[in-house]
Amino acid sequence: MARYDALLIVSFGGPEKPEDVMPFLENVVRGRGVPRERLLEVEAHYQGLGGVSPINQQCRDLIEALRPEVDLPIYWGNRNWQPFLRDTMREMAADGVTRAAAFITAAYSSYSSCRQYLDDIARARAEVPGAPEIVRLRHYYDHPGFIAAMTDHTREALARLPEEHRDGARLVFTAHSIPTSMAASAGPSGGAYEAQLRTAAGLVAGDRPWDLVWQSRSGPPQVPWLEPDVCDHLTALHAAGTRAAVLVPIGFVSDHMEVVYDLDTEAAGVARDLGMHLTRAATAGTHPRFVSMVGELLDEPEPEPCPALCCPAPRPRP
Ligand SMILES: CC1=C(CCC(=O)O)c2cc3nc(cc4[nH]c(cc5[nH]c(cc1n2)c(C)c5CCC(=O)O)c(CCC(=O)O)c4C)C(CCC(=O)O)=C3C
Ligand SMILES: [Fe+2]
Repeated sequence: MARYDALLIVSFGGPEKPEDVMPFLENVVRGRGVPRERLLEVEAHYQGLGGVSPINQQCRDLIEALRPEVDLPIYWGNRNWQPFLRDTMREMAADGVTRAAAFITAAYSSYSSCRQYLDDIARARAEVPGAPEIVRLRHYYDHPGFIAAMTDHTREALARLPEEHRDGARLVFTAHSIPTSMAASAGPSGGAYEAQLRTAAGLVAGDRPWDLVWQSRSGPPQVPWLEPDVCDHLTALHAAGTRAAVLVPIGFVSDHMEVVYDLDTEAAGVARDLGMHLTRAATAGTHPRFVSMVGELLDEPEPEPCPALCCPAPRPRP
């Protein structure tokens, strides 16, 4: 008997029309103490793209790329916007799915990138009578398929720099900043978010010099988050004589809003003002090796669930 009778793609979710932007943002930040001004700023980023986050279409594209690879029905549910996990769970139960493998579109350990997804899956299951059992596929940040996709895309981005700048270009890996307290408690023994990012970046960089920096800081200003910010880092590199860099968003798996706004608009603007040559590597997206990786994960022995105590939730804030 097959171990799984379906594949469930679990993602962040994003709005696809202007009037959905604020309700989506309110879902994301509920209980997190994100200042109103920050929310309005981020709302403007979404409205600037016509109220459409790129992430849902990127999930649809991944699902289409997976169909020839995966011999299972594929379902898709989000944490923060339609299609919501709860509704997908209901659909799976109605279709008679009993045991699905879950692929989460976040590769690293931390509350925000792992535990929060697991909690939301558990909540959705609890709300749906007859919900299938969900087996979460393992973390894949160091899987050869993910690394091959990012290495390929990094090579392409280097090739987009003027030829005379390629050899001296710095690889600047980026990931979503998180509160330092969340970083300290990430994974079974702490520090896993940053450690896993450094492992993945090192595998992609090979012999080239590289840095890991942070982007998309949110939250209340008095709470410390991981630093330096990518824009400050580009400024510092330039001051130290670096004239070209490639941004590699190793912390994400698709070119969603945090990538197209925070890197392609904001960081690219900083580089332009500095007179620095900057290109940005594509995320894994639907790269063939990333897609085949999902098939390989389904064939692996069943993963152990995350230990119950790792990546604890931060205390809710007003
Ligand atoms: C670690 C991490 C990932 C990577 C792992 C993963 O992929 O899950 C990630 C991804 C994403 N974050 C996203 C969007 C947002 N994140 C926010 C806020 C926050 N992110 C956090 C962390 C992360 N976020 C945290 C600690 C907060 C503070 C509030 C809280 O403690 O929860 C906010 C609120 C406004 C603001 O930015 O202040 C928005 C809108 C989108 C969707 C993009 C699209 O629509 O295309 C994606 C994929
Ligand atoms: Fe986020």
